[in-house]
Amino acid sequence: MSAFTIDETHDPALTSWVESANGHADFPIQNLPLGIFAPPGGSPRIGVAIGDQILDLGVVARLLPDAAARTIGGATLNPLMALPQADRVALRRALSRLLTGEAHRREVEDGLFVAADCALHLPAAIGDYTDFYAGIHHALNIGKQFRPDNPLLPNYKWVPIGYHGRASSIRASGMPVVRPNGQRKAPDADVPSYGPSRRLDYELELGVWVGPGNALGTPIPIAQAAEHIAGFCLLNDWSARDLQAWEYQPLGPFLAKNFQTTISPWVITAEALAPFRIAQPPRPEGDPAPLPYLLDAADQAKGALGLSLEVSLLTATMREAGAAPFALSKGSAANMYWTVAQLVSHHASNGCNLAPGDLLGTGTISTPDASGMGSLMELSRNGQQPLALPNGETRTFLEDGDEIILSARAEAAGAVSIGFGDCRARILPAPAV
Ligand SMILES: O=C(O)/C=C/C(=O)CC(=O)CC(=O)O
Ligand SMILES: [Ca+2]
Ligand SMILES: [Mg+2]
Repeated sequence: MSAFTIDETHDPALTSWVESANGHADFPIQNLPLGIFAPPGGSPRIGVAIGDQILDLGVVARLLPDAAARTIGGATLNPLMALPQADRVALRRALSRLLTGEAHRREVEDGLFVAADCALHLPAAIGDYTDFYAGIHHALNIGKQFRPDNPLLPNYKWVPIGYHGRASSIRASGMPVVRPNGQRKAPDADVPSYGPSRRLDYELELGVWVGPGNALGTPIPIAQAAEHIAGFCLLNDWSARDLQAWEYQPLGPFLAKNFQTTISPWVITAEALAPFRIAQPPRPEGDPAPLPYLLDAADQAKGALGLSLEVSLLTATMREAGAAPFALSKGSAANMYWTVAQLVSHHASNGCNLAPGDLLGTGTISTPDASGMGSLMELSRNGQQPLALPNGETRTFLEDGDEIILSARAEAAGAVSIGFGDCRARILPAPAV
């Protein structure tokens, strides 16, 4: 089957008997994101967000298609992500019917919990995490600062660049981030010292949840890559720029980025995003065409994501004053040089096996101008131009008590807009050294 089909579950006229879903900014009936939640006093389990409620799938297992029902007994989405796409689509259709039709309403109501009372957990046991570099404007903006003579390395337009990240330190939205200690060497210092990062930054990225995946030694052809994408989340790749600048050559990011990564806990399924797919923006004149193993007409035609992305900052002073978070940037997921299918297919192109519940980061998504730059290193020009905040504070990099909030919204003519939910975390002071 084709990877992204618009069907009756996307009908803008659909409403749910869960009243809060109708007109809900993030979780109307057209979204149906999956996640792991714990109700008050209960253990973690699989749920679907609907308006301001969460439906416990275990309670309605009897009413779900067999293949999906067999995967929902545990406390991770890995078995569900492993299902063939057709089974994931069948689950979506069943959930849509249960939450719109009256037939089983009493039984379904028994499985509803008030989301605000529940804890949200990581949606999967993440076996591996890889972070790409597909935001070309970020690569240029940041490359100019790390390598003024050579901002965009010659491989960039041929090969989707990435590095293997660390799965163990990925946390769900809300978990605070402790400022890392590490080796920093100021440009004018003779030797490095160990202490709190002075250039703590965030990175605005999308996370991609791997579906069925591939056996070791067996690549994923580009035309099949979409079937291996279970869904999406927001991802903040916290980055200690001073540690990074000192450690990153020759093997790439290490301790500057693996102290913690924050993701939004709801899996926005690939199916939910079907109405929001747009053509991959054409490459600038003179850029090489992707090599054949990365080129698929259908992927070029529907490979980009029509998502608007926003980063906001809430400082401790703003929080104490009851002020609203300040929008640092507004960008778009269409600013990716490579499609997500290309990232998946490239990752497996040497036979490397991807497994259900693995997580890929797209890389930081930025704009050429300051309106949508996805990191403070870009916005503050490497700390040279402090940002003025509306309450009179300034920032170059993050201070203790600062909270970063990422958000994403899918919008398209004729479709009900859906959101990704929260991806936020606050910075705590570094441990004493
Ligand atoms: O250009 C570099 O040397 C490093 C850039 C990064 O910060 C790596 C990274 O995490 C990739 C990304 O988010 O786009
Ligand atoms: Ca990154
Ligand atoms: Mg990270």
